[in-house]
Amino acid sequence: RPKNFPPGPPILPVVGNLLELNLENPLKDFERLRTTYGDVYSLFIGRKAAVVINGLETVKEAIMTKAADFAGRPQDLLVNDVTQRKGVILADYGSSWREHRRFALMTLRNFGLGKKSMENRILDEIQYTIKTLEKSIGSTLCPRVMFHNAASNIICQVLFGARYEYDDQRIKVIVQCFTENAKIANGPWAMVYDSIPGVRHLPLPFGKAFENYKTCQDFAFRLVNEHKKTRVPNEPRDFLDCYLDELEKRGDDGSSFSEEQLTNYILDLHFAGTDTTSNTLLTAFLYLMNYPHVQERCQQEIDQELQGKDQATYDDRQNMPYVQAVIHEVQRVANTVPLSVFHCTTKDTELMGYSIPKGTMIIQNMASVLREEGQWKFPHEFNPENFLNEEGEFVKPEAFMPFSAGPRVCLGESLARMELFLILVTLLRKYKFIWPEDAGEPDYTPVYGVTLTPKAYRMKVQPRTSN
Ligand code: HEM
Repeated sequence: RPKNFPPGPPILPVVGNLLELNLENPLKDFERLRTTYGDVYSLFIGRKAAVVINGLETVKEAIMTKAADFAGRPQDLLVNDVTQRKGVILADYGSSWREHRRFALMTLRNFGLGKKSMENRILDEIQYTIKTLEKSIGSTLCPRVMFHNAASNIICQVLFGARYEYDDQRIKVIVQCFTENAKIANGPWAMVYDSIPGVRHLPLPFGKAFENYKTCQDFAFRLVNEHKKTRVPNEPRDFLDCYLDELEKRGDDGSSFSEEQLTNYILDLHFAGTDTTSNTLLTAFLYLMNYPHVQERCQQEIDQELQGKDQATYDDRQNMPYVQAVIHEVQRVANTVPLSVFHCTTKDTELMGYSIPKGTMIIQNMASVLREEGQWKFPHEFNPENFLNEEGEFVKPEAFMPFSAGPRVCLGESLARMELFLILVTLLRKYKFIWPEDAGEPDYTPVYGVTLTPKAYRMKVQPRTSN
């Protein structure tokens, strides 16, 4: 370890500290190592140094106070090779990332204010979810595909103005490829790929990630070509048209905008906007069915607030403190992106008194903040009281950061929050969700990956009589 580098377990040749970690799911190991070495410790993934950061104070110092020092992304991992170093999520801190991020934020905002608001797009999609639920009344349903498709359709509409039926083969394949890649990307074979460059050309299971990505790229490529044929310049129908307009405007000014970037960019946004939102929804229903009193209290508040209204609007959240508390509590326990996206130091810097050289990979242990003792009234249980004060008003503790924070904070946070609110409120208003009698004890332990996914479960849906 370099001088004054954060402490960590003894380093072995070739494998570094890989043997310290259960590569199928290292989250418990990260917690164990924190108890031994403190809030800032180091691990060697093969020969590559990584610093794991834990707890609100440390995370704030890194990604907020010293934001620019910690806002890079590693460039030599499996995921970088798979995505060919294009797009925004994995782009290093620099002009291409900055330009693309700014463009996405602006475009998403404009579409939110455009002819058909983001809110209406979401509400329209919910009607299809309702259709699916209606079909399963009287029996049980596994909601995974339904929520994945709903989240996927919302972002597809924004990106390229299309939605797909829930059994459409094309989108099924894309969602499947991404779901699989989200598991491969920080699974054991990715660790092998990242730590032992010599194996990268061998036909090993990480090859599947490249195949999956290629399938998605072909799909995105076709969409770009279709748009190029049918677009009217300066009359954008969606995100893709906006990008093509921008590309034309920039011409050959040497900017980072290109068609190749565009293909990977829409895949980035589709992936980031699908697996995250849908897994959060799956977690929500898992808990709501098993905490029926929480579900009922949400329904009471919804009934009262929406009396006489056809449908919910995002503004209604201001008068629904309990529902807000439940959604936030779901996000806290769901810990949907458990290691955030890996950061990287952009220069030699310091953290909590330790020296961290430029180019060090930074792993944010999100659970160490979302469940940190001292930050929450009930850190280790599902309890909406974590977000309510004595007066029953909604409050958001500083340690609530499932979207991370600082310059790399989730770019889709507003969209995700709107989706979670409108979907949950609309469905809870209409139906009672019941854990089937024969389903046994619920298993709350999620399946590990870039995103955490609740284990598959079934739900029983009953129309509510009061509505
Ligand atoms: C519940 C839903 C979501 C959660 C929990 C979530 C969480 C996160 C987290 C933890 C990061 C990493 C931030 C960092 O590196 O510090 C991130 C990045 C990102 N998210 Fe989300 N996200 C969600 C939904 C979405 C949606 C709907 C979109 C679609 C527009 C989106 C787009 C992105 C993008 C593009 C980035 C990369 C930002 C950058 O590197 O500058 N996310 N998200």
